[in-house]
Amino acid sequence: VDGSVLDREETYEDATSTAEFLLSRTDHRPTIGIICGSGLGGLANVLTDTDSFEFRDIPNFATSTVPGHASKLVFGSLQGKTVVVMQGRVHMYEGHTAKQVTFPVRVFKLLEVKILIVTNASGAINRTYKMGDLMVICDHINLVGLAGLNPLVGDNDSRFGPRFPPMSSAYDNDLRSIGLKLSEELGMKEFVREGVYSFQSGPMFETVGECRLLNVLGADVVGMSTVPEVVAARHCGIRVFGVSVVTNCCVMELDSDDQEPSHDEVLEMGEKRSADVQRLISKFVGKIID
Ligand SMILES: O=P(O)(O)O[C@H]1O[C@H](CO)[C@@H](O)[C@H]1O
Ligand code: HPA
Repeated sequence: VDGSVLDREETYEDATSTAEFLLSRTDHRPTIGIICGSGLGGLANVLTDTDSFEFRDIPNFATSTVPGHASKLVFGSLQGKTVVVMQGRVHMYEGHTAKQVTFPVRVFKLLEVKILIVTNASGAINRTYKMGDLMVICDHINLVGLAGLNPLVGDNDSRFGPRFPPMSSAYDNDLRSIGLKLSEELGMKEFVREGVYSFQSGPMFETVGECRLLNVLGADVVGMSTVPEVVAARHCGIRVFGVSVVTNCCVMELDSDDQEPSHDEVLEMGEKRSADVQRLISKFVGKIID
């Protein structure tokens, strides 16, 4: 990572110039943005009529160093809608600031994106959840953000949004209802849940004590992404729909024989469920009024 990129704050003007760069190189005018989580980038491959950009070739964009995150921005058509897909994301544990991680969302705003679909891989805290479940996200617990590391800290640029944005309905109720209904129509009822995503910075997976704490706090799953993106999206008035793939079950007992989590396992399960996520998101995109 280029240190000079880390040291500066991304401004409204930076986002404007990045949006102008993209708009001058594609004829697509997306109203829906999609961010693909670990092992879930295959969604970008089902778009048609695509224009694709490497993150490293986009001004002010950071590049992901994490396996399973291709670092491409793909414009194209999906179910008759114009979309822009981040095939892979950047994370704070890679050394990026919260503002850097959420910069693409602000660029989406300037592209006039109205709805953001976030996907991710997560570990189950809820003991009734199973590996391979999909969870429609209804709320989040932003431990990192509550501790002061979030993209809205610093000067507020009111062209993006208000100083004190509400987060009590961060995950749009109507979009969740549509997503859950479609998952039933697709025969996914058995393994689709609705629950709370908790965000920790990573890159280490959680201790047993931390998993138990998250359980007491009301978390259903835990991951290392998504929440800063959602905070930035809600700040600038973009509606959010989120789906998490439960790639592993968190270890809740000390000295147990339960398998320890690993990124290989996360990628393997992400890729296994990738087709289902693609089916759900594609149908969802076709259905929603953007
Ligand atoms: O949240 P996404 O990017 O899907 O990835 C999840 O998987 C990685 C850990 O295996 C972490 O980056 C975690 O956040
Ligand atoms: N913890 C945190 N992040 C994750 C996990 C996990 O168990 N699985 C996938 N991403």
